[in-house]
Amino acid sequence: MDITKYIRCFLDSASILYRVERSPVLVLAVMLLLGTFIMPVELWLVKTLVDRVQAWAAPAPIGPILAAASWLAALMIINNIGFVPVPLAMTRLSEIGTLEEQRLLLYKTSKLPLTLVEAPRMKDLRERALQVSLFTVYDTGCQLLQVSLQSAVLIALMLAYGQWIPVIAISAAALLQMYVMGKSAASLERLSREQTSGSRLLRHYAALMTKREAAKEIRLFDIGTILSGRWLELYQRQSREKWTIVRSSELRKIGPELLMVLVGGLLVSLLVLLPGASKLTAGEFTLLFMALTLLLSQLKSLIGHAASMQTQYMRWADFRAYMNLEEDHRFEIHHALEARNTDTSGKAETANIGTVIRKYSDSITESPPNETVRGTSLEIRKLHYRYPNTERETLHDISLTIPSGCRAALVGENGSGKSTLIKLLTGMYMLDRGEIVWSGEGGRSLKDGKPGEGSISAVFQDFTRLFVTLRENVALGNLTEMHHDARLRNALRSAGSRLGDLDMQIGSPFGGMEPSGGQWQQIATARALLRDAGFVFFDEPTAALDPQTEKKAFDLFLRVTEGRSALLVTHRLGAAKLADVIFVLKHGRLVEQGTHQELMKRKGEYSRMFQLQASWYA
Ligand SMILES: Nc1ncnc2c1ncn2[C@@H]1O[C@H](COP(=O)(O)OP(=O)(O)OP(=O)(O)O)[C@@H](O)[C@H]1O
Repeated sequence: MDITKYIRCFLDSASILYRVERSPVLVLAVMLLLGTFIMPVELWLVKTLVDRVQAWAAPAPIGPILAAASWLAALMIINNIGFVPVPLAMTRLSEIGTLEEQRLLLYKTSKLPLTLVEAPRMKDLRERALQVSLFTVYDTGCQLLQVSLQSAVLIALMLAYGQWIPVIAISAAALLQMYVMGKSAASLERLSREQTSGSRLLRHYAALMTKREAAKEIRLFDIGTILSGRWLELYQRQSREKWTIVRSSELRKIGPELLMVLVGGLLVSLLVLLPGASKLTAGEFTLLFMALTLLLSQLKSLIGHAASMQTQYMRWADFRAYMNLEEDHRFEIHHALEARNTDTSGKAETANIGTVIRKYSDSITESPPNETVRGTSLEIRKLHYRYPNTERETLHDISLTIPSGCRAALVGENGSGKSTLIKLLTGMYMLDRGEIVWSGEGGRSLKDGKPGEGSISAVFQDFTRLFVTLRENVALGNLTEMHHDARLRNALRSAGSRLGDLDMQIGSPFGGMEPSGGQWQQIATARALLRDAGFVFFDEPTAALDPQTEKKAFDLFLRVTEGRSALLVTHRLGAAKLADVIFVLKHGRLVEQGTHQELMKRKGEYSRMFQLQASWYA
């Protein structure tokens, strides 16, 4: 058994908790150590008391007996009420531990490359990392330390009286039991690791049956029965697997447990026959008897804590593995999330989106004036990309240029690779091969070929629906504008939205106003427009808009992107027609590029798609 790894895991969790809040960590450690040394003092007082009672005969003074009894009583009182701070410290540690481990994991996830976040293997690892409990690791480590010290004191005491036979017998039985229990704990935790993706699937089925997104189709197509059947089947399979492991490990434990009970029972009943026992005083005999019975119960608890430490260590290892994943430093989520917020009483507080937004924006007293937007140009050279879990490349050998101030459109059939290309261009994914070169006005390179901070903005088709106020929803695009109502309203108007009450709560799940699909899209567009970026991506930003609003949105697209470069991904070729240049993707290849007129003349893919769409309106 590699004890150093448990010690490392204990010290790591202690240092994280200590960093968050010192006092409960210290209180628990000090109290547990104090508790360790109360026990031998108690034993010594019992021995003294018994010896004094046995030696007493009238008319000798009773004072020494009363003194020993009083000390013993005082110790019992201390033992019972002196440790009140322990449960308080434990409650606090459990609270801050949960907050801190979740905060660390959330923040870490926000910094990982999107491909890692999306990979099923990483989802499993994150799930397991979420099972770690910093408090349990620390508490189990402290308890383990306490019972180990107490057992060592008891063993030393017994050895001092020459009782090496019971010490060797009990220790051997305990080590055997500890080994078997450790193995059982490890195999149960291994099963839990193996079942992680199944457990995710179980939660997915449960979420499908309870979340509103799927509610309509579940009712209409009556798929609730199928889903609940699958859920039940998977649940039962996992239970059966667990049952098999639990049963075999419980059976494995019977032998060593029986041995421990037999050895313990035999030693307790035969203590009088052990070498030197006949020469003991009554007090010494009581001391030894108590030490032996206490040692038996301490070893039992030591074995339990060691098994629990094994489980905690495995969860900790997953937590560490997740925390050690390589981050994508190109896109730092703003630093407010990193800083642990501290409330007025100095206690740790989780950084929820609302408080982060408020604290960050409150710290900005003066907003910088709106700088004139400068065009950004983009050049893609021989770009290739393949998703990690697929055989074929999704994008092959793409080369194109969008000069400064150019409004381009990207069109293509479903699955041709448009969204993948946008994710690569916005830095969400890393390219396999090729180059993306961003340049500022005058050809100045913006940040080693990566988009500079704030130089790009985007409206995605799967934009985020944030259940915060309208103001916060829009200002997330540029937090320095949080208190500039005119600019926020302007961004909303530019996006075609008529919503104007900036402080209204958005989202019916939290009692707020529920925007329609199109209204959500307008809010997301306003968010993107608020950032004065030189390059704006529009990934199907009008899919949820009615024809009239859509037409307005495209007019707006033209107006708000004036002077900027933009790339519009769309299936509406009537809108693509307005772009300065159109790029056509097919099966991950760039098959055509040019203006609408040029492409129509070519009578290729674009012209075929355009005529097909136009025929609907003919
Ligand atoms: N996370 C992923 N893992 C593996 N393959 C993916 C992933 N996301 C997309 N793909 C695949 O990549 C290809 C291109 O998908 P993409 O979403 O880029 O197409 P698109 O042109 O945006 O389609 P649409 O017009 O339907 O939105 C598709 O074959 C799709 O199945």
